[in-house]
Parts: sequence; C-alpha cells; structure tokens
Amino acid sequence: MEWPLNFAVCLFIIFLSPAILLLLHRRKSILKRLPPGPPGWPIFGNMFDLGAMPHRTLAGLRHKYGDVIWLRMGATKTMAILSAKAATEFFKHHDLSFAERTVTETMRAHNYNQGSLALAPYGPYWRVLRRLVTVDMVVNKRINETAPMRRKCVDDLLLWIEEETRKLEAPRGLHVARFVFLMTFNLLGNLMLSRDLCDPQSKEGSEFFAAVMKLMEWSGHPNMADYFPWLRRLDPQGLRRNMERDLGKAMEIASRFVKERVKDRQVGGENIRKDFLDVLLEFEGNGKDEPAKISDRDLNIFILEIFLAGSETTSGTIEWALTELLCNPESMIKVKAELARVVGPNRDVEESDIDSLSYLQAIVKETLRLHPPIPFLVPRRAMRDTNFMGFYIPYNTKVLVNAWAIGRDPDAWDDPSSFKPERFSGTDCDYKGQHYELIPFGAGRRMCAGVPLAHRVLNLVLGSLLHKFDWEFDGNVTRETMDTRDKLGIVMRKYESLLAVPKKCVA
Ligand code: HEM
Repeated sequence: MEWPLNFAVCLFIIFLSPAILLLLHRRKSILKRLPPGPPGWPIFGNMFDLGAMPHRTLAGLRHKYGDVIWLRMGATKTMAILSAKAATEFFKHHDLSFAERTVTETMRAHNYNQGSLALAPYGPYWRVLRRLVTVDMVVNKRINETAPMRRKCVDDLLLWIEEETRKLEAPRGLHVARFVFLMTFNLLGNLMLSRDLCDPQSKEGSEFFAAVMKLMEWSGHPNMADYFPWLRRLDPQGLRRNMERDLGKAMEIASRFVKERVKDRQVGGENIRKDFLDVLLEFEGNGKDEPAKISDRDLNIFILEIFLAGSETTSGTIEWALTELLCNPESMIKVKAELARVVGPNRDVEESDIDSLSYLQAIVKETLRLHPPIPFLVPRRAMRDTNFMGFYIPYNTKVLVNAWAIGRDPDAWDDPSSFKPERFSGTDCDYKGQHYELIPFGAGRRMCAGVPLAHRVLNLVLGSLLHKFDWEFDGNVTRETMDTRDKLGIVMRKYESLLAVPKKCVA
C-alpha cells in the first residue's frame, strides 16, 4: 500500500507545484501592484504632465485614477494622495512608515538638511529639536508670556499701514501682504532673538532679511537635479551654487547674532531674558542618543528655519483671507459685527479674545482649507517597502499629500469650492491634526511644530486688520473681476498680490 501512496504524493507534487508557484507568483505581483497613474514619457516620466499648478492638475487626475496615484518624475518614484479618505489611512495607519522627508538638492547646501528640524532624518536629533520647539518654545505657557511682544508687532503693522495711507493723495490699494510679511519677520525675530529685524536702523537685520528672501527664491525653484540625481554634480540651473552662496551669507549673519548673545549672557548672566535662542543655548542632552549641545552650525540653521517656516506661510494666509472677505461681503459684515460685539470700539483685539471670536476663527480655517500655503505639505518619504491601501509602495518613494485637493474633496465637504466659514459652526473640526480633511499644517509625527503660534498670530493679525480698518477693492476691481489664481513657489501665494484700500474705522 505504501508504494502507491508515495506515487500519488509525487504525482500531486509534480502536477500541482507549478500551479501553486503560479498562484504564489500572482499573489506576489498583486501585492506588488503600484497605484495607477498617468503613463508618462520615456526618461522624463510625468515631469511635463503636471504644469505650473501641480496641486490642481493632480486633483483633476483623481476622477481617472482614484484617491492614490503613482507618478514617475524623471528618476523619482512618487505617490500622490488626493482624498480625505486616503489621507486618513495614511496618517492613522502608516505615519511611521513615511516619517522621513524627501530632501531637495538646494536644501543639501551646507548640509542644511542635516541640521534642519523640518528636513532632519527621523531619528534622535529630530526628536531633540522637535521637543525643544513643542515643549519649550511654542508651548502655551511660553506663548502667553510673549503675547505683549506680538501685540506690539501688530501695533507697528497698523501704524505702518496708517502712515502709508496718509502718504497717498487719493485712496489707493496697498500691498497688504508685504506689510504683514515684514511684521511676521519682526515677530519671529523677537521670539527667536529678541530683536526687530525689519527696523530701518538695523543694518544686520536688513541684510538678514535680504538673505532669507534669497533662500526662499532658490528653494522654491523646480530643479532638474531633483529628478535626475546624476545631474547633481553638474547643477545645470546653478541653483545649488546660488544656495551655497546665499545660505552661507545668511548663516554668517545668524552666527553673529549667536555670538553677540553668548557674549551678553557672559556679561549679564543667564537670566536676562528667555527667547528661543536662549532655550537652544541652554540645551543639555545626554550625549549618547542625543547631542550634548546644539552645535554652532545647527543653531544657525535652526534660526533660519523658523523664518523660512513662519513668514511667507503667515503673510500668504492673511492675504488670501482678506481676498476672500472682499469677495464675500456677507462674511466681512459678519466678522466685523463679531469684533464689534466682543472687542468693542474702545480697545484693540487681544490674543485672549480669540476663543470668543468663533466666526473669525472659522474664517481662518476656511481660508486655510481653500488655500493651504504648503499644498503638498513637506514631502515625506517611504522608510521601507509598504503596503498602502492595497498598493505596493517601494522604499524611498516620495509622497505628496495634496492638502489643497483634500480641502476641496467633494466626499468630505459640501459645496467645496465656495468660501463658507459657517460650515465650521457647531463642529469641532479644526486644523490641529485630528481631522484629516483639513490638514494645512499636515498631521502625524511631522505635523507643523508651530501650530499653536500660527493659530494665535493668524487670528490676532486678521482680527486687528479688520477691527482697525474697513477694507475695499482697489480701483475698478470688483468681486467678479478679482484675480483669484494662485502660484507655487516655496509656498503657494496669490498669483497677483492683493491691493486693498484701508479706511480707518470711526468709533
Ligand atoms: C500659516 C502658518 C503655517 C503653515 C500653514 C504651516 C504649515 C506647515 C506644514 C504643512 C508643515 C509640514 C507638515 C507635514 O509634513 O505633515 C510644516 C512643518 C513645520 N512647521 Fe509650519 N506652518 C506654519 C507656521 C509655522 C511657524 C510660525 C513655525 C515656527 C515656529 C513653523 C514651524 C514648522 C516646523 C519646525 C516644521 C517641521 C516639523 C517636522 O518636520 O517635524 N510653522 N508647517
């Protein structure tokens, strides 16, 4: 009996094993299925398919390919996430697998990416900096202590606007975002270094401002070397060279600020003030899995980082909020009525008012929903091969989370393209990283570290501009003819800067 049994087993193995192998192979290739996406060109892939507004083009591709799509940008593998559902899956279940950043070629100048919190590899150094920012710098207690300083920066802003208006013979539109940008620069300068940087008297301040503007310019340019790594040495557009030069200058100025401070601390003791720079200088790590001190080079990089992260993003948001309010006068009337009721005519808006200004907060949320300043967040990168929503995402894939498309996802929002701050009334939906349909600050481990600060600054500045002035369109512009296109550089801005006419409110 034994022989026929063995024979049967052998037959079974001979005939069935190819079938089993075939099945296993098919299963493996199903598991290795990449997300769908547009076919692309030889060598260049989809590089030329996305145009000047990639956030909009990609949002449009969702109808054809679905919530998650695959792109080949030159030699770079890229996954784009286009819906609130896919973003929820990404941040809830796969945040760790994608906790690394993709670093562009320009940001490797002077090894910036190694010292930067936003770009640092996901590891002990990132953890130290992140803790310093979220626990020691922008924690509510510390922000409360610095509220008077922010109020002063906003007072300066209102004064600059008044003075500028007075200089004009006839009422003409002002480039509002430029003033807000300068104010934000001073505000961050005071938090970080306890000094105004856009003070006409400060030579170093204006040099520093000019250098940071250059960094923004170089880092916002699309760079061929990011798509074809073998072009890195050639640097065909010269962007890396420009960045090396201007980043070098900016770091040099930052290092002067640091040296001055170290001297001050030696003379005046350590308790004269406590700004972000003091926190960094006082840091003492265990020297094992974290550095014992923050190195001089990393200090300089960190200082720059705060300006890069916080200035354009804030001023761009205020510009969009004012634009939307001018185009939606019913919302303008409502928010001014709220300010009149809560703050009244005889005093300025304070940060302590923000909790009572729910319509103002809804306007900020609605502005960030429609116009997230960093529409693809800061791109992530797969730390390992990952199975994401049934697709195989190989190690090192770059991930673009399209916050712009997600904020306009018709499955998550009613009438998604309309500006309707009322949609937030009676809901707890906000941008603090728990509601994946609203992620202008990202979500998960690498979410914006400055949210508590940005939340206050945006509401305080917008509330103050609206409380102090009535705003009108410039010249012949109407809500129908107002230009509402956007353009993408280091952040997404209004294509044409808003020019608006301020008229001082009469009490
Ligand atoms: C309107 C204002 C702002 C917006 C819209 C914004 C948005 C963002 C976004 C989208 C990210 C990437 C998040 C992700 O990848 O999931 C980010 C990261 C970051 N932001 Fe902001 N930001 C703003 C203001 C600020 C301010 C004022 C600061 C400074 C205190 C700041 C500091 C940072 C830092 C340090 C990171 C990197 C976090 C990390 O990689 O761990 N941001 N921000």
